Amino acid sequence: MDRLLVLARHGQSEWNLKNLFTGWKDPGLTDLGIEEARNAGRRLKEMGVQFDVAFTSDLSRAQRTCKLILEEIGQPNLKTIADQALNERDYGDLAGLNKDDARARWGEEQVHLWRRSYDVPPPGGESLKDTVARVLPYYIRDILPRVMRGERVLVAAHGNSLRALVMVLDGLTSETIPGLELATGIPLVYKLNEDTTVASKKVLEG
Ligand SMILES: O=C(O)[C@@H](CO)OP(=O)(O)O
Repeated sequence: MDRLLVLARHGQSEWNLKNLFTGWKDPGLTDLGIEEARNAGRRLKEMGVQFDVAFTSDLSRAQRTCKLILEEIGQPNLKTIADQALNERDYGDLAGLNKDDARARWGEEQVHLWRRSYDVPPPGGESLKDTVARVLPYYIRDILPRVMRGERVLVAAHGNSLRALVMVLDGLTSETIPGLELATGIPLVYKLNEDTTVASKKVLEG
C-alpha cells in the first residue's frame, strides 16, 4: 500500500512579490504564482499522482494553489478540507511590513531569528514552535489517519506551516530547522512506512 502524502507550498503571492511579511493576511496569487501552482500540478501529473482527498488552509493563496493543482491533474472536484490549523504562521505586528525595512530597523540577526528560529516569536505573533503546536495535532488527528488507511493525500499550505510539518516528518531539531527553506510551488512527495515514519521523500523541482 502506498501511504502517499504530498506537501505543496502555495505559488508566489502578491505580498511575496512585494517582499512583505504576510502571515494570516490574505493576498492572492500573482500570475507567476498561478503558473507555479499549475506547474506543480503538471509535475505531479507526469508522475501519475492522483489523490483521494486534499487539505488546505483558510487562506486564499493556499486554496487557489490547491484548486490549480487539482485542475492540472484532472481532479477539479476532489473533496477538499480547509482548516485554519494549516494557516501560515501568524506574523503578528510584522504583518504588512517590508522585510528589508524590518532588517534596517531591527537588524539582520533579529529579523532572521523571527523568520527562521524555532522558538523566538515575532512581536504579537507565533514562533515556529507555536505553529508546530497547532499544525501537529491537526496532522495527527485529521491527516495522518487517512494516509495510514492508504488514502493519497495532498496538503496545500504555507512556508511555515509546512516547515512545521517537515520538521516533524524529517526529524529536524531546533538547531537544524533554521536551514530549511521551502520554495513556492515545489511539491514534496512523501511515502510513509507502516509506523508513520518517512519511507521516501522526493522534491519535485523544475
Ligand atoms: O511572510 C510570510 O508569511 C512568510 C512566507 O511568505 O515569510 P517568511 O518566509 O519570512 O517566513
